[in-house]
Amino acid sequence: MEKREALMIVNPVSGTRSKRGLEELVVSRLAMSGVTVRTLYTEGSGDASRFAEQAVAHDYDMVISAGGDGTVNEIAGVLSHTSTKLGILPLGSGNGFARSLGIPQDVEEALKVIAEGYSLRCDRGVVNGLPFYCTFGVGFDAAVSEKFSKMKRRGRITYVKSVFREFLNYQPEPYALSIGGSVLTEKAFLIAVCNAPQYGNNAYIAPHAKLSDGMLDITVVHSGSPLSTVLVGVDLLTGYIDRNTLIDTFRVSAATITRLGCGPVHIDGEPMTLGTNLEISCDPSSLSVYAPEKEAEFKPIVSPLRAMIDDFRYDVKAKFR
Ligand SMILES: Nc1ncnc2c1ncn2[C@@H]1O[C@H](COP(=O)(O)OP(=O)(O)OP(=O)(O)O)[C@@H](O)[C@H]1O
Repeated sequence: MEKREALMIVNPVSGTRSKRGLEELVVSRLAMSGVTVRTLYTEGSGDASRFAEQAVAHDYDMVISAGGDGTVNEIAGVLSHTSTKLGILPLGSGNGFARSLGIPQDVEEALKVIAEGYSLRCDRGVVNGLPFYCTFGVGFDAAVSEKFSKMKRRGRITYVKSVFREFLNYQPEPYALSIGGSVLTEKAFLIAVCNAPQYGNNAYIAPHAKLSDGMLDITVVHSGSPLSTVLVGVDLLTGYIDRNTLIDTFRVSAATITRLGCGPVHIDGEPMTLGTNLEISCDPSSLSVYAPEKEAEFKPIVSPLRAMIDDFRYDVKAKFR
């Protein structure tokens, strides 16, 4: 059996599932596959990247992210272009990156993926020098991330509450999107630049995006009436968003978004402020991540429904553990 050394980085506040007994479970399950695990707990923003830097410096074989997309982003940002692989235990609120890789939301099943040892080389997006692995966006989704980050609780229900609250007051803004010499100037509800097909929580903003195709999928949701925008929300959940008439989609290796001034963006769901010009590019095959070997084909309605049923099953199992 090949011996592997892992550092597990736990974000104690991510998501809503209890992390009680996690360290013992991970240590015992992975020991059976020859993996020794050391665990560190984050105390705030930046800790996950610092811990991951230590793991790379000490030649760990893998770093396991036990948290959500924000934690994955910090760790993956350090592991990219190194030989240290990423393992994911999806313990966040949305878990968009893990879901997009087909990693089960159940911790014990996600551990099996790491134990099996198959890894995929994934792309990442880069905006003004900052990496994103799932989605980057301006407009409504950035405003929701900002609101969500200020909520006391995390989790799916809190996220839905943030979406509704923001929707009531949100005013679309103008953007110029430049792709290879063509410019689209629009008042847009949002522009999402997607390495992964979903934001998390089975919300498919670019259902045909692939993590390892060397390209980014851009979804522009144009400014429309409240009803037509709500219908985009419905299509986001059924997997049919690319057929909605309020949408334009582009598959690109690079693009620029220009807006009126600096302002909010989100990177993998984490809110931040960036400048007027947003230079975006794809950094292909930059990260090795443990994933199921067989990639599930996406089917509108069927895949979202299956994922919802799985979520329910795992939530019930987690409650009674
Ligand atoms: N001990 C801590 N106390 C408070 N905040 C923390 C702590 N450790 C990390 N954080 C912050 O928690 C935030 C949320 O992390 P993360 O994205 O992993 O979870 P999530 O938002 O619940 O899940 P998702 O991104 O999948 O929706 C990040 O901004 C991170 O910097």
